[in-house]
Order: sequence, then structure tokens, then C-alpha cells
Amino acid sequence: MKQVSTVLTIAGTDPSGGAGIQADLKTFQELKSYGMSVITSVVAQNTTGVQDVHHLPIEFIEKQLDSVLTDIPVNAFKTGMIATEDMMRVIHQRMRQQDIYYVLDPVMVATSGDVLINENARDYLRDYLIPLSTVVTPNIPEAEYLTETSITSMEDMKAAAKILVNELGASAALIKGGHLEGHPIDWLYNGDEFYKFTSNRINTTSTHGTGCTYSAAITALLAQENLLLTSIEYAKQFVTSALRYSFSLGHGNGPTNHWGIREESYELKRN
Ligand SMILES: Nc1ncnc2c1ncn2[C@@H]1O[C@H](COP(=O)(O)OP(=O)(O)O)[C@@H](O)[C@H]1O
Ligand SMILES: Cc1ncc(COP(=O)(O)O)c(N)n1
Repeated sequence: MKQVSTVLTIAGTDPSGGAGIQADLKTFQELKSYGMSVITSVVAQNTTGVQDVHHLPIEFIEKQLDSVLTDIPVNAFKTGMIATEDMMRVIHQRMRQQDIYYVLDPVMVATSGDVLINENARDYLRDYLIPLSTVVTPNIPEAEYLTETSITSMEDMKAAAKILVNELGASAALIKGGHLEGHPIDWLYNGDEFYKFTSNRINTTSTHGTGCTYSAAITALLAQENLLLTSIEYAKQFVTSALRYSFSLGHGNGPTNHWGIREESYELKRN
């Protein structure tokens, strides 16, 4: 029987397929990891925004976690949208017993501007989930909230990454620069050194699910025992290709293309 790396996402849903659980599973599949999912909230959303949110009962989140954890060993997991402190508490309680890679995407606001988690949950995430994480992957507004700093430059990004590791207890912090002007630059701090991940800016409005796709790719690659730096480097290429070949779908910000990296290699072969 073939061995496979297993990855779990704990997050909210997107019926339009671009973000959340759906983006995560597509990314896991593309990167040849076996994807599993525990749903926290069912979100009625699409490329234009969030229409409604239905939170699952805590006991049911607990049951889904137990269904996975009592049956299948998990090599790495990520968390995305976790809307309430109660949800975070049960996830923290179950997952801290697992000594595995944890990618924490501190999802707070959708690309459309809709708020996805409540105020208390933000504080619980900072105090309890960050110290459990292998790497935390905030965008600029999320990093500003978590570190209580204002970020307008590379130096500000690096200072915030330092706070996330040295003061808030993450093993590593990757601050994503997509929201700043110019070419998007992400900074990783691992407690010792800073590492820079860059790409050209892709001129597209189809950015729905970019952060989900990036953190899911890092998780899938960590599960395959790649080093953190290698995982981020390849995940960055993956997300850049997903944006380069993104789809013009829907009436708002379209979704990224999870097989973009394959389009890229077809193109290389053709030329
Ligand atoms: N227009 C773009 N072109 C290329 N890369 C981008 C673009 N926008 C964001 N990125 C990259 O996509 C990833 C997600 O970043 P970001 O948009 O900052 O996060 P989020 O989707 O969580 O708001 C990062 O690696 C960022 O540098
Ligand atoms: C369920 C869910 N989780 C996360 C996001 C954020 O998406 P993005 O990656 O565009 O910031 C979203 N819109 N919906």
C-alpha cells in the first residue's frame, strides 16, 4: 500500500470554491497530500462578499475533530477562519496533544472586507493558538492587529515578525506583503534570521482565497517533511502561479487557479 502525507484544515467554507476549506482541499490535492477537513462555520459567500454565516455547534466541531484524530494520523494541519473563542478553545484543547506541524492563518477579514471572526476570538488566537504554531501567516492588517503596531514599510514588517516570535511565542512568523505597494514581498522570521520571499506583482483582481491557498500549500509541503524555508519558497511559487493564471469568474474578486503551476510548466514546455 502506498504511503501518503496527510493534512487537515480546520476552517470555514466557501461554496463559490475560491477560499476557505474548498481552496485548502484543492491545494492539498494539487500538491499530492491527502486532504481532510473540519468545518467550523458554513459561510454563504462568493466573489462579491459574504452573504451570511452559520456557526456549527461546538460539540459538532469537537466530534469532527475526534472523527479524524481517532482514525487517521495527521502529519500537518492548518487553521483558517475560526470565528469564536469557544471554537478556538476546543480546537486548542484537541490539537495541542498532537505534536505536528501547525500553520496558523489568522483569518480575520475576507478580501471583500467582511469581518470573519469576533473580537474575543482575536485575543484568544493571539494568546493560545500563536504559541502552538510552527508558523503564523498574517497579512499586513492581521499583523498590525496582533502586534498593535502600524506597518507601512519593510522595517515595520520585520519588527512585527519579531514581536510575533519573541513576544507572542510563534516558532516562526511569515508576514505577507500583498497589501503594501510595489512587488509583494513576504518576510519570515524564525527566531534567528530573516528571510525574504519575493515575486512580481500580478496585475489581477482575482485574489479571492490567496491567503488560504498560500497557507494550505505551506501545510501540504511541511507534511511531506520539507524544511520550513523550502516549503515557503515553493508555496510562494505556487500562489504566484495561482494568481498569474487566476480565473475571471463571478461579479467580484475572482478565485485563484489552483492548477496554475501546471499551466506554467505546460507553457515552458510549449516555448
Ligand atoms: N497581486 C499579487 N501578485 C503577486 N503576488 C501577490 C499579489 N497579491 C498578493 N500576493 C502574494 O500572495 C500571498 C498572499 O498575500 P496577501 O494578499 O498579503 O494575504 P491575504 O490573501 O491573506 O490578504 C503573499 O505571498 C503575497 O505576497
Ligand atoms: C471561510 C473563509 N476563510 C477565509 C477567507 C479569506 O480569504 P482570503 O484568502 O481571500 O483572505 C474567506 N473569504 N472565507
